[in-house]
Amino acid sequence: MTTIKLAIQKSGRLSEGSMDLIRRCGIKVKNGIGKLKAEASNFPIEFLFLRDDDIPGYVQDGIADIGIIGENVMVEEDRDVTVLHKLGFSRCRLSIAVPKGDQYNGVKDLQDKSIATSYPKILKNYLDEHGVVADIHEISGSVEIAPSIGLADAVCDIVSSGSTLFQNGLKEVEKIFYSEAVMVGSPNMAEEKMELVRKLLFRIKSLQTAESNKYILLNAPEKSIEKIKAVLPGMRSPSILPLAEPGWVSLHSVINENDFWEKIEELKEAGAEGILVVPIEKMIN
Ligand SMILES: Nc1ncnc2c1ncn2[C@@H]1O[C@H](COP(=O)(O)OP(=O)(O)OP(=O)(O)O)[C@@H](O)[C@H]1O
Ligand SMILES: O=P(O)(O)OC[C@H]1O[C@H](OP(=O)(O)OP(=O)(O)O)[C@H](O)[C@@H]1O
Ligand SMILES: [Mg+2]
Repeated sequence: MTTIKLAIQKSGRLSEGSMDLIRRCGIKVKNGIGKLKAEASNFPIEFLFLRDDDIPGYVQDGIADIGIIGENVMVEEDRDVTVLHKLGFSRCRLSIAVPKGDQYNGVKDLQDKSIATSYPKILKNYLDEHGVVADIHEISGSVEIAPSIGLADAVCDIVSSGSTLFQNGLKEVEKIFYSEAVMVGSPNMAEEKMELVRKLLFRIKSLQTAESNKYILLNAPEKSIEKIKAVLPGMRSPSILPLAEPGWVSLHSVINENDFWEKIEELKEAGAEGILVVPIEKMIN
Protein backbone atom coordinates (compact mmCIF):
# COMPACT_ATOMS: atom_id res chain seq x y z
CA MET A 1 0.00 0.00 0.00
CA THR A 2 1.28 3.51 -0.83
CA THR A 3 2.16 5.73 2.11
CA ILE A 4 3.54 9.26 2.22
CA LYS A 5 6.37 10.42 4.45
CA LEU A 6 5.97 13.78 6.15
CA ALA A 7 9.01 15.46 7.69
CA ILE A 8 8.26 17.56 10.77
CA GLN A 9 10.58 19.55 13.03
CA LYS A 10 11.55 17.32 15.96
CA SER A 11 11.46 20.01 18.60
CA GLY A 12 11.21 23.73 18.18
CA ARG A 13 8.95 26.53 17.09
CA LEU A 14 7.25 24.50 14.34
CA SER A 15 6.69 21.23 16.20
CA GLU A 16 3.55 22.02 18.13
CA GLY A 17 1.79 23.76 15.23
CA SER A 18 2.68 20.90 12.88
CA MET A 19 1.44 18.14 15.19
CA ASP A 20 -1.65 20.11 16.10
CA LEU A 21 -2.51 20.49 12.41
CA ILE A 22 -2.13 16.74 11.84
CA ARG A 23 -4.31 15.98 14.85
CA ARG A 24 -7.01 18.42 13.70
CA CYS A 25 -6.99 16.67 10.31
CA GLY A 26 -8.25 13.64 12.22
CA ILE A 27 -4.99 11.73 11.83
CA LYS A 28 -4.00 9.60 14.83
CA VAL A 29 -0.25 9.33 15.39
CA LYS A 30 0.90 6.00 16.86
CA ASN A 31 3.88 5.66 19.22
CA GLY A 32 5.25 9.10 18.30
CA ILE A 33 6.58 10.37 21.58
CA GLY A 34 10.36 10.51 21.87
CA LYS A 35 10.86 8.59 18.64
CA LEU A 36 12.36 9.86 15.39
CA LYS A 37 9.75 8.04 13.32
CA ALA A 38 6.07 7.38 13.78
CA GLU A 39 3.09 6.25 11.77
CA ALA A 40 -0.62 6.91 11.79
CA SER A 41 -3.33 4.40 12.57
CA ASN A 42 -5.97 5.84 10.24
CA PHE A 43 -4.14 7.47 7.29
CA PRO A 44 -1.33 6.08 5.11
CA ILE A 45 1.30 8.51 6.40
CA GLU A 46 4.62 8.18 8.22
CA PHE A 47 6.27 10.96 10.19
CA LEU A 48 9.98 11.71 10.29
CA PHE A 49 11.08 14.04 13.12
CA LEU A 50 14.10 16.07 11.99
CA ARG A 51 16.04 19.33 12.43
CA ASP A 52 14.14 21.88 10.39
CA ASP A 53 17.17 22.95 8.29
CA ASP A 54 17.56 19.36 7.07
CA ILE A 55 13.97 19.03 5.85
CA PRO A 56 14.29 20.78 2.43
CA GLY A 57 17.22 18.52 1.49
CA TYR A 58 15.36 15.37 2.59
CA VAL A 59 12.30 16.37 0.56
CA GLN A 60 14.41 17.24 -2.49
CA ASP A 61 16.09 13.83 -2.33
CA GLY A 62 12.80 11.98 -1.86
CA ILE A 63 13.70 10.65 1.65
CA ALA A 64 10.54 12.47 2.71
CA ASP A 65 7.71 13.23 0.26
CA ILE A 66 6.49 16.36 2.01
CA GLY A 67 7.67 18.52 4.89
CA ILE A 68 6.58 21.39 7.11
CA ILE A 69 9.11 24.23 7.40
CA GLY A 70 9.28 28.00 7.70
CA GLU A 71 9.51 29.91 4.41
CA ASN A 72 12.74 31.42 5.77
CA VAL A 73 14.38 27.98 5.87
CA MET A 74 12.94 27.06 2.49
CA VAL A 75 14.44 30.13 0.82
CA GLU A 76 17.72 29.89 2.71
CA GLU A 77 18.26 26.21 1.89
CA ASP A 78 17.34 26.87 -1.76
CA ARG A 79 16.55 23.23 -2.64
CA ASP A 80 14.40 21.85 -5.41
CA VAL A 81 11.13 21.74 -3.47
CA THR A 82 7.76 23.34 -4.18
CA VAL A 83 5.38 25.07 -1.80
CA LEU A 84 2.16 23.04 -1.73
CA HIS A 85 0.31 25.17 0.79
CA LYS A 86 0.76 28.00 3.29
CA LEU A 87 -0.18 26.91 6.79
CA GLY A 88 -0.61 30.21 8.64
CA PHE A 89 1.29 29.39 11.85
CA SER A 90 4.83 30.22 13.10
CA ARG A 91 4.57 33.65 11.52
CA CYS A 92 7.72 35.71 11.97
CA ARG A 93 10.04 37.99 10.06
CA LEU A 94 13.74 38.15 9.39
CA SER A 95 15.12 41.52 10.41
CA ILE A 96 18.36 43.41 10.69
CA ALA A 97 18.97 44.92 14.13
CA VAL A 98 21.71 47.13 15.55
CA PRO A 99 22.60 48.19 19.12
CA LYS A 100 19.94 50.51 20.54
CA GLY A 101 22.32 53.47 20.91
CA ASP A 102 23.69 53.32 17.35
CA GLN A 103 22.81 55.98 14.79
CA TYR A 104 20.99 54.37 11.88
CA ASN A 105 19.73 56.29 8.89
CA GLY A 106 19.26 53.57 6.33
CA VAL A 107 20.61 50.39 4.79
CA LYS A 108 23.71 52.20 3.41
CA ASP A 109 24.88 52.53 7.03
CA LEU A 110 25.57 48.78 6.96
CA GLN A 111 28.34 49.24 4.36
CA ASP A 112 31.54 47.49 5.56
CA LYS A 113 29.89 46.47 8.85
CA SER A 114 29.92 42.91 10.14
CA ILE A 115 26.53 41.23 10.49
CA ALA A 116 25.95 37.97 12.37
CA THR A 117 23.21 35.69 11.03
CA SER A 118 22.00 32.13 10.51
CA TYR A 119 20.54 33.21 7.16
CA PRO A 120 23.55 34.26 5.06
CA LYS A 121 21.86 33.74 1.67
CA ILE A 122 18.73 35.77 2.39
CA LEU A 123 20.85 38.50 3.95
CA LYS A 124 23.31 38.58 1.05
CA ASN A 125 20.45 38.83 -1.48
CA TYR A 126 18.99 41.74 0.45
CA LEU A 127 22.31 43.58 0.72
CA ASP A 128 23.09 42.95 -2.97
CA GLU A 129 19.70 44.39 -3.96
CA HIS A 130 20.58 47.53 -2.02
CA GLY A 131 24.15 47.77 -3.28
CA VAL A 132 25.63 47.28 0.18
CA VAL A 133 28.75 45.23 0.89
CA ALA A 134 29.06 43.89 4.42
CA ASP A 135 30.93 41.11 6.18
CA ILE A 136 28.41 38.33 6.78
CA HIS A 137 29.33 36.26 9.81
CA GLU A 138 27.41 32.98 9.85
CA ILE A 139 26.51 31.55 13.25
CA SER A 140 23.96 28.86 14.00
CA GLY A 141 22.21 30.20 17.09
CA SER A 142 22.03 32.83 19.85
CA VAL A 143 22.60 35.40 17.13
CA GLU A 144 21.24 38.33 19.14
CA ILE A 145 24.14 38.12 21.58
CA ALA A 146 26.74 38.83 18.85
CA PRO A 147 27.03 42.65 19.15
CA SER A 148 27.33 42.62 22.95
CA ILE A 149 30.26 40.17 22.86
CA GLY A 150 32.08 42.02 20.09
CA LEU A 151 31.40 39.41 17.42
CA ALA A 152 29.51 41.67 15.00
CA ASP A 153 28.18 45.21 14.56
CA ALA A 154 24.67 44.07 13.68
CA VAL A 155 22.51 40.95 13.48
CA CYS A 156 20.01 39.52 11.04
CA ASP A 157 17.67 37.10 12.78
CA ILE A 158 14.09 36.01 13.35
CA VAL A 159 11.79 38.42 15.12
CA SER A 160 8.29 37.76 16.36
CA SER A 161 7.34 39.75 19.46
CA GLY A 162 10.66 41.63 19.45
CA SER A 163 11.40 40.70 23.05
CA THR A 164 14.67 38.87 22.28
CA LEU A 165 15.98 41.98 20.51
CA PHE A 166 14.86 44.17 23.40
CA GLN A 167 16.47 41.92 26.01
CA ASN A 168 19.75 42.12 24.11
CA GLY A 169 19.72 45.91 23.74
CA LEU A 170 19.05 45.85 20.00
CA LYS A 171 16.68 47.80 17.76
CA GLU A 172 15.05 46.45 14.60
CA VAL A 173 16.07 48.60 11.63
CA GLU A 174 15.17 46.61 8.49
CA LYS A 175 12.47 43.97 8.01
CA ILE A 176 13.77 41.92 5.13
CA PHE A 177 11.65 38.76 4.87
CA TYR A 178 8.22 37.64 6.14
CA SER A 179 7.69 33.97 6.89
CA GLU A 180 5.09 31.45 7.94
CA ALA A 181 5.00 27.65 8.06
CA VAL A 182 4.48 26.04 4.66
CA MET A 183 4.03 22.51 3.41
CA VAL A 184 6.62 21.69 0.79
CA GLY A 185 6.80 18.74 -1.53
CA SER A 186 9.18 17.02 -3.82
CA PRO A 187 8.62 18.15 -7.42
CA ASN A 188 8.89 14.56 -8.72
CA MET A 189 6.36 12.81 -6.54
CA ALA A 190 4.67 9.70 -7.92
CA GLU A 191 1.00 10.14 -8.81
CA GLU A 192 -0.23 7.67 -6.12
CA LYS A 193 1.62 9.69 -3.49
CA MET A 194 0.36 12.97 -4.91
CA GLU A 195 -3.17 11.58 -4.59
CA LEU A 196 -2.61 11.09 -0.82
CA VAL A 197 -1.03 14.54 -0.51
CA ARG A 198 -4.13 16.02 -2.17
CA LYS A 199 -6.34 14.24 0.39
CA LEU A 200 -4.27 15.68 3.22
CA LEU A 201 -4.36 19.19 1.71
CA PHE A 202 -8.12 18.94 1.27
CA ARG A 203 -8.46 18.35 5.03
CA ILE A 204 -6.08 21.21 5.85
CA LYS A 205 -7.95 23.63 3.59
CA SER A 206 -11.28 22.65 5.18
CA LEU A 207 -9.87 23.50 8.60
CA GLN A 208 -8.52 26.84 7.39
CA THR A 209 -11.84 27.82 5.76
CA ALA A 210 -13.68 26.86 8.94
CA GLU A 211 -11.35 29.00 11.06
CA SER A 212 -12.08 32.20 9.16
CA ASN A 213 -15.86 31.66 9.22
CA LYS A 214 -18.44 31.44 11.98
CA TYR A 215 -21.90 29.99 12.18
CA ILE A 216 -24.32 32.74 13.15
CA LEU A 217 -27.80 32.31 14.63
CA LEU A 218 -30.06 35.24 15.42
CA ASN A 219 -33.69 35.96 16.13
CA ALA A 220 -35.55 38.73 14.30
CA PRO A 221 -39.04 39.89 13.46
CA GLU A 222 -40.15 38.52 10.08
CA LYS A 223 -40.31 42.03 8.65
CA SER A 224 -36.56 42.54 9.33
CA ILE A 225 -35.34 39.62 7.23
CA GLU A 226 -34.60 41.70 4.13
CA LYS A 227 -32.84 44.43 6.15
CA ILE A 228 -30.65 41.82 7.87
CA LYS A 229 -29.77 40.20 4.57
CA ALA A 230 -28.73 43.67 3.30
CA VAL A 231 -26.42 44.19 6.31
CA LEU A 232 -24.77 40.83 5.68
CA PRO A 233 -24.45 40.51 1.92
CA GLY A 234 -22.43 37.33 2.44
CA MET A 235 -25.55 35.79 3.93
CA ARG A 236 -26.90 34.73 0.55
CA SER A 237 -29.49 32.19 1.53
CA PRO A 238 -29.86 31.92 5.28
CA SER A 239 -31.98 29.16 6.76
CA ILE A 240 -35.09 30.72 8.26
CA LEU A 241 -37.07 28.87 10.92
CA PRO A 242 -40.24 30.11 12.59
CA LEU A 243 -40.08 30.80 16.32
CA ALA A 244 -42.83 29.88 18.78
CA GLU A 245 -43.65 33.61 19.01
CA PRO A 246 -45.76 34.58 15.99
CA GLY A 247 -44.09 36.97 13.53
CA TRP A 248 -40.59 36.02 14.69
CA VAL A 249 -37.97 33.88 12.97
CA SER A 250 -34.57 32.45 13.63
CA LEU A 251 -31.95 33.08 10.92
CA HIS A 252 -28.93 30.77 10.54
CA SER A 253 -26.00 31.33 8.24
CA VAL A 254 -22.23 31.38 7.88
CA ILE A 255 -20.31 34.63 7.93
CA ASN A 256 -16.73 35.72 7.82
CA GLU A 257 -15.60 36.56 11.33
CA ASN A 258 -14.16 39.95 10.29
CA ASP A 259 -17.44 40.97 8.65
CA PHE A 260 -19.32 40.09 11.78
CA TRP A 261 -17.40 42.46 14.06
CA GLU A 262 -17.94 45.31 11.61
CA LYS A 263 -21.67 44.68 11.24
CA ILE A 264 -22.86 43.88 14.75
CA GLU A 265 -24.36 47.32 15.51
CA GLU A 266 -26.15 47.46 12.15
CA LEU A 267 -27.55 43.98 12.75
CA LYS A 268 -29.00 45.05 16.07
CA GLU A 269 -30.46 48.20 14.51
CA ALA A 270 -32.03 46.05 11.80
CA GLY A 271 -33.87 44.17 14.54
CA ALA A 272 -31.64 41.19 15.31
CA GLU A 273 -31.73 39.82 18.86
CA GLY A 274 -30.19 36.91 20.71
CA ILE A 275 -27.23 36.75 18.33
CA LEU A 276 -25.08 33.63 18.71
CA VAL A 277 -21.77 33.16 16.93
CA VAL A 278 -20.44 29.62 16.99
CA PRO A 279 -17.09 28.25 15.78
CA ILE A 280 -17.13 25.86 12.84
CA GLU A 281 -14.86 22.83 13.06
CA LYS A 282 -14.64 21.96 9.38
CA MET A 283 -16.04 23.66 6.31
CA ILE A 284 -16.17 22.22 2.82
CA ASN A 285 -17.03 24.57 -0.04
N1 LIG B 1 9.73 33.50 17.77
C1 LIG B 1 9.15 32.90 16.73
N2 LIG B 1 7.85 33.06 16.46
C2 LIG B 1 7.28 32.47 15.41
N3 LIG B 1 7.94 31.67 14.55
C3 LIG B 1 9.23 31.45 14.79
C4 LIG B 1 9.91 32.04 15.89
N4 LIG B 1 11.19 31.66 15.88
C5 LIG B 1 11.30 30.84 14.83
N5 LIG B 1 10.14 30.70 14.14
C6 LIG B 1 9.88 29.88 12.94
O1 LIG B 1 10.03 28.52 13.32
C7 LIG B 1 11.14 27.92 12.63
C8 LIG B 1 11.88 27.01 13.59
O2 LIG B 1 12.42 27.81 14.65
P1 LIG B 1 13.35 27.18 15.76
O3 LIG B 1 13.83 28.30 16.61
O4 LIG B 1 12.62 26.07 16.43
O5 LIG B 1 14.50 26.61 14.82
P2 LIG B 1 15.88 25.91 15.12
O6 LIG B 1 16.38 26.38 16.44
O7 LIG B 1 16.67 26.12 13.89
O8 LIG B 1 15.44 24.37 15.25
P3 LIG B 1 16.19 23.01 14.83
O9 LIG B 1 16.78 22.51 16.08
O10 LIG B 1 15.08 22.10 14.34
O11 LIG B 1 17.18 23.31 13.76
C9 LIG B 1 11.96 29.09 12.11
O12 LIG B 1 12.70 28.75 10.95
C10 LIG B 1 10.89 30.12 11.82
O13 LIG B 1 10.26 29.86 10.57
O1 LIG C 1 10.91 38.27 18.77
P1 LIG C 1 10.79 37.12 19.72
O2 LIG C 1 9.36 36.83 20.08
O3 LIG C 1 11.65 37.29 20.94
O4 LIG C 1 11.25 35.80 18.95
C1 LIG C 1 12.49 35.74 18.28
C2 LIG C 1 13.34 34.64 18.79
O5 LIG C 1 12.66 33.39 18.66
C3 LIG C 1 13.55 32.44 18.06
O6 LIG C 1 14.33 31.81 19.01
P2 LIG C 1 13.76 30.71 20.03
O7 LIG C 1 13.11 31.37 21.17
O8 LIG C 1 12.92 29.73 19.27
O9 LIG C 1 15.06 30.03 20.55
P3 LIG C 1 16.30 29.39 19.75
O10 LIG C 1 17.34 30.47 19.83
O11 LIG C 1 16.63 28.19 20.54
O12 LIG C 1 15.88 29.06 18.34
C4 LIG C 1 14.43 33.29 17.17
O13 LIG C 1 15.67 32.66 16.87
C5 LIG C 1 14.61 34.57 17.96
O14 LIG C 1 15.74 34.52 18.77
MG1 LIG D 1 17.29 24.81 12.61
